[in-house]
Amino acid sequence: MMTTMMGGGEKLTQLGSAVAAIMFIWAMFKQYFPPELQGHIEQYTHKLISYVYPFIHITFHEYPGDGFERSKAYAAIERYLSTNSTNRAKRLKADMVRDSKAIILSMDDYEEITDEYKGIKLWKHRETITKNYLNYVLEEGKAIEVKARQRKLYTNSRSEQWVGSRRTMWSHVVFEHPSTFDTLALEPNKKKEIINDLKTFSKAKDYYKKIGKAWKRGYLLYGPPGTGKSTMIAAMANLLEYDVYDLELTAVKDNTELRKLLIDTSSKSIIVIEDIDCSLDLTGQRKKKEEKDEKKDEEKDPVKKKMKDDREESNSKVTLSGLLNFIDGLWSACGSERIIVFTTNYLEKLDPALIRRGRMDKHIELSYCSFEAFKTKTTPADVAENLMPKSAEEDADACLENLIKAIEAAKEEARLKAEEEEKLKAEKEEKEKEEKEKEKEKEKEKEKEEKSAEEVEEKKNSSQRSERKWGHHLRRDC
Ligand SMILES: Nc1ncnc2c1ncn2[C@@H]1O[C@H](COP(=O)(O)OP(=O)(O)OP(=O)(O)O)[C@@H](O)[C@H]1O
Ligand SMILES: [Mg+2]
Repeated sequence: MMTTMMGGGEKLTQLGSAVAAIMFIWAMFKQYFPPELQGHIEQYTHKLISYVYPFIHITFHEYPGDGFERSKAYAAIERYLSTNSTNRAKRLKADMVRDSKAIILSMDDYEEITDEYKGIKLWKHRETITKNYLNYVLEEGKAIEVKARQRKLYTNSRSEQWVGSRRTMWSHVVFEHPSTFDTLALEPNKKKEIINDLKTFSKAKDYYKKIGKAWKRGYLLYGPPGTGKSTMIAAMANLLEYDVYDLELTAVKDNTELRKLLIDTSSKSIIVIEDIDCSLDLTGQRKKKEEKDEKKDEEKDPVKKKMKDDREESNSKVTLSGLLNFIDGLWSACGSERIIVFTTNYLEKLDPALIRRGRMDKHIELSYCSFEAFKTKTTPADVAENLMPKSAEEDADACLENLIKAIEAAKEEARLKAEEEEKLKAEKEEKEKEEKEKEKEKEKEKEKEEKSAEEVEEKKNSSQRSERKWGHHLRRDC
C-alpha cells in the first residue's frame, strides 16, 4: 500500500507528520493484533483522526480488485519514487532485479519523503496534486519503465506452487534474439510491406479507437520448415520493441486457463502459437468417432481405462471455440497493442474460421529461396548453414564458394532426380504401350478364332442342310 498526503496550512504540517508517523507505525505493527481487534482499532482511530487531521490520503493498493493482477499505477509510482527519491530517503532497500545488471536501490517500505513538483512541496495544493501531479508521476513512472526495460520472452508452464490445483503461469527470460528485418532474407517488396504494416499498427491507437476495434492484429505465417517463420517473429519483436509470449497450447488445461493467460499478458506484446496445426485437434468430428470406438474397448479393459484417465489429466481440453474466443472474443480486448501470430507448415489443415480476416488479418507465405540463380528448392535455413564458416580459416569468399557448391550440388541432384523420374516415366509408358499392343493382338487373334469357328459352324450347317435335302429326295424316289 502506498499513500500520498495533501492538505493546507503550514502550522498543521507538524501535526500531519506526527499523525502520518502514527499511521505508518500502525501499518507496521497491526499484524501482531488479532484480526477482530484490528478492525475495531482502525475504525475508531480513523474517526478520531478525521477530527484533527488536515490531510487527505490517496491510497494505491498493490493488488487491487481480486488480487489477480498487480496495479499498474502502483508499479509506476514505485518506479518514480525509487528513481527520484533515493537520494532523499534515509532507509533504502537493495535488490538484485532479474533483468538488471546492477544492484537496484529503492525506498524501503514505510519510509517517508517529501517530493517537490513544479517548486511546490507536496503537502499542499490539492488541485495541483490530484489533477497534475499524480498524472505526472504515472507518466514518469511509465517512461522510466520503457527506458530501463529489457524485453522478455515468456512461456507458459504448469506451476506446482499453487497447492491443490496445478495452474499454468507465465515464466520469462530476457529476450535477446539477434534477428532483424535487415538480416531476414525476404523479397524486398514483401519485406517493406510487412514493416509498413507493423509500424502502421503500432501507431494506430486512435484509428482503432475511432473504428471501435480492439487494438490488435493477427498474422499467420505459413510455409515449409526452415523458411524463417520463427525468425520473422523475432524480427517483428525487435522492430516494435515488444515482449514475446510463446504460448504452448498443449500445456494449457482448458479454455478458462487460456483466458487467464491472455489477461495476464501485457500490452506491447506478440502472442505466438507455433505449429498451430499440431497444437490442437481441429478435426473434432473424426476424433469423436475414434473416441466412440476406443470407449468400447476401455469399458472392458481397466488398464486401458486408467491409461485414458492419465492421458486426460495431461491433455489439453482447449477447444477450437476456446481458441477463437481467445483471439477475438470479448476478453481479447482487455489490454491493447497486441499482435497474435500463428505459424504452420500446412495451411490447408487449419479451420477456415481460425484464419479468416479479422482473426488472422495478414497471411504471409515464407517459402524457398526463389532467386533466379538458384533454380532449385533451397530453404533459407540451408543457405544460412552453407554460408556459415566451418573453420577459423574460412573467409567470406570461401563461405560463398561453399554456398555455390552446395547450390550446384543441389541442382545436380535435382537434375539427376528429374532424369531418373523422366526415365522411369518413359519406361512405364513403353511398358504400357507394349501391353496395349499385346492386348490388341490378342483381341485380333480372338476375333480370327471366332470367325473361323463361325465359318466351320456355317459349313457344318450347310452340309447338314444338303444331307437333309438329299435324304428327302431319296425318300421321295423310293
Ligand atoms: N528468411 C530467412 N532469413 C534469414 N535466415 C533464415 C531465414 N529463414 C531461415 N533462416 C535461418 O534458418 C534457421 C531456421 O529458421 P526458422 O527457425 O525461422 O524456420 P521456421 O520456418 O520457423 O521452421 P519450422 O517450420 O521448422 O519451425 C534459422 O536459424 C535462421 O537463421
Ligand atoms: Mg519455427
